[in-house]
Amino acid sequence: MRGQVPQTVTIAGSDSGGGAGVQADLKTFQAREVFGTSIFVALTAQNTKGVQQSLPVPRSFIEAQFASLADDFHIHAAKTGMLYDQEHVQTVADCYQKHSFGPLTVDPVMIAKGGHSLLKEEAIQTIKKELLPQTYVLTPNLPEAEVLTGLKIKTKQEVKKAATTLQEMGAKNVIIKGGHLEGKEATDFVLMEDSSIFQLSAPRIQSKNTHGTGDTFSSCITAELAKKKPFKEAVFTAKAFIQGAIEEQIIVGSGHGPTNHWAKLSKNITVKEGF
Ligand SMILES: Nc1ncnc2c1ncn2[C@@H]1O[C@H](COP(=O)(O)OP(=O)(O)OP(=O)(O)O)[C@@H](O)[C@H]1O
Ligand SMILES: Cc1ncc(CO)c(N)n1
Repeated sequence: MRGQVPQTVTIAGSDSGGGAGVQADLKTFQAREVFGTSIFVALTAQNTKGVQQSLPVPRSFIEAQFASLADDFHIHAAKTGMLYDQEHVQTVADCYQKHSFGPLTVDPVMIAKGGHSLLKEEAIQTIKKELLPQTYVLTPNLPEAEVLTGLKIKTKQEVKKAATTLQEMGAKNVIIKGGHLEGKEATDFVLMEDSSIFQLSAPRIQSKNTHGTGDTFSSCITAELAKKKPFKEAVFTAKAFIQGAIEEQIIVGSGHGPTNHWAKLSKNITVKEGF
């Protein structure tokens, strides 16, 4: 018998295509051997070609899902993904304050890779005001970090400035993901609670199957935090997990396919202190 296992929750949107959103998060939780639960905030009709439609879940039903989980589970860590609009962000922020679900990873999902909006613009203020002060780890990609800070980010100095600004806005730890940068390596920039900084890099893989990379990375951090792994180790494991999931490609669908959640942790990760 295995007995008690670490429990997690993803508070996000459904991807009917199974490669991103709640589905990617649950597959990651399973692969990392934590028990995954979910709170649906929105639904998308989506496949590897793009998002065809999206629909919000009624806010009272989000509250009901929070209440059901709080009544029965011991959730050790949580993450957010697609939050749809201002009112849904507010509902999630209020519910999170009310229930104790452990350290919160916020992936401030805004636009799907195909260009479809997953968050209404007016919701950004509410994320800043209501969610960032409750955030243990914030994982924006570069364009999301620019929107949240209002800063242009091109140089490493600017990445550092943006990360510090996001920390001042309330997020304890900040990871600015460099998947959208050019170059031979995919590098992520990490600013920790104690102000120390480091970079994690891996060889950039030429692949069109990168649907859900952000969700998979942030849900892996959440899984490791649920196991009480130290923050730095959790981020390292997440980088090795997403790199493996891109390296060991699977073919699903005809567009931007999903990553491989069965893959082994990649060994091709390098850490560098400072930016
Ligand atoms: N082609 C690639 N090769 C290697 N690593 C990659 C590649 N693309 C992204 N990554 C890594 O995947 C992780 C997620 O980063 P990315 O910038 O893609 O997030 P995102 O834009 O939020 O993803 P999503 O489109 O799923 O929202 C990061 O660790 C990033 O460095
Ligand atoms: C539901 C959902 N959440 C997040 C993303 C971003 O990867 C997506 N494409 N769909």
